[in-house]
Amino acid sequence: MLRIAIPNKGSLSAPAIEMLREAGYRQRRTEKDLTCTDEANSVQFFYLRPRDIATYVGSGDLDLGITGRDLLIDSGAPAEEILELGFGGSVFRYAARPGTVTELAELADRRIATSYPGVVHRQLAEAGVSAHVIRLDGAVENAVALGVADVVADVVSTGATLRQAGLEPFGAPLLRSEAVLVRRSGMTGNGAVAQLTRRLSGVLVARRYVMLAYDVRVEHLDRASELTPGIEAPTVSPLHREGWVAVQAMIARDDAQRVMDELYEVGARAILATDISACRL
Ligand SMILES: Nc1ncnc2c1ncn2[C@@H]1O[C@H](COP(=O)(O)OP(=O)(O)OP(=O)(O)O)[C@@H](O)[C@H]1O
Ligand SMILES: O=P(O)(O)OC[C@H]1O[C@H](OP(=O)(O)OP(=O)(O)O)[C@H](O)[C@@H]1O
Ligand SMILES: [Mg+2]
Repeated sequence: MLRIAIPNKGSLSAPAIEMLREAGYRQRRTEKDLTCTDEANSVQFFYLRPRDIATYVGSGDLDLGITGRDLLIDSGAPAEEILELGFGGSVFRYAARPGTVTELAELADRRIATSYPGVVHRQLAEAGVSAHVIRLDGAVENAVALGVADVVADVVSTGATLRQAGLEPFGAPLLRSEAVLVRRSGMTGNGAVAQLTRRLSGVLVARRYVMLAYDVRVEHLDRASELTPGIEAPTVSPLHREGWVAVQAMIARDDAQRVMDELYEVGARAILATDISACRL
């Protein structure tokens, strides 16, 4: 039975559970449940602190995990990403009071407060800078006002927390993170892992694409197909009307309205976009 670590709390927990449900897996009934066994799919889920997930997977005690790229890097555990999951996006940045520290070169000998010391040590080592890293559990933005640090290094999503603390980000982001599926480094995939990965990829495709269908006159088919090339090629079927064909192709959801407008201009009619509920490409 495949054993998989899922975030039990925090930003990644609800979207991870929702994605697994969409992929057809049974999930815990209450937020207090520590494990959930899906007998039909031969998978057991363990609900763990997101920060600990790479450790369990890196040690080989669990086969797979869902965590943030930043948490994976911070852990230093021997685990690797196998799939980006498209939620839990954030950037990781340095910030300080305006006019105090404004570029990475000025970090030398500064006190940096962070909940991600592994990420910060790695960046400092790459830059060849020596600074004092102070590990805090959370609310690190307060550390500057309280005199504990000169700089913070933290997850930034909307930037509202930094603004509220009177801090400004500086320098390039240390990394861009999102939720990822991880396995132990170098572990060769087996059938069960491949099946779960295919199911999750299927959810991503179903979320990112819609199925477009339309009718078009044969002489306009080439121009219409350029707008809807599909994954391999569009499916073209004869219509029971001389000179017309029916076309089907997947297109990016974000682009659907523009493509439908342009298809109409090209002469396509009965243009329908439908949600994809599941798929295997
Ligand atoms: N606004 C956000 N705040 C914190 N983490 C976020 C945010 N958006 C995405 N994330 C990602 O979520 C993961 C951190 O999750 P974690 O559960 O440890 O912290 P959290 O969501 O802040 O929860 P808590 O602080 O309540 O424990 C990281 O991968 C981080 O990049
Ligand atoms: O850019 P924003 O949209 O403001 O989001 C980023 C903030 O959210 C998180 O804090 P959280 O509320 O999880 O508190 P914590 O620091 O105690 O983890 C994170 O640590 C930042 O402080
Ligand atoms: Mg937090």
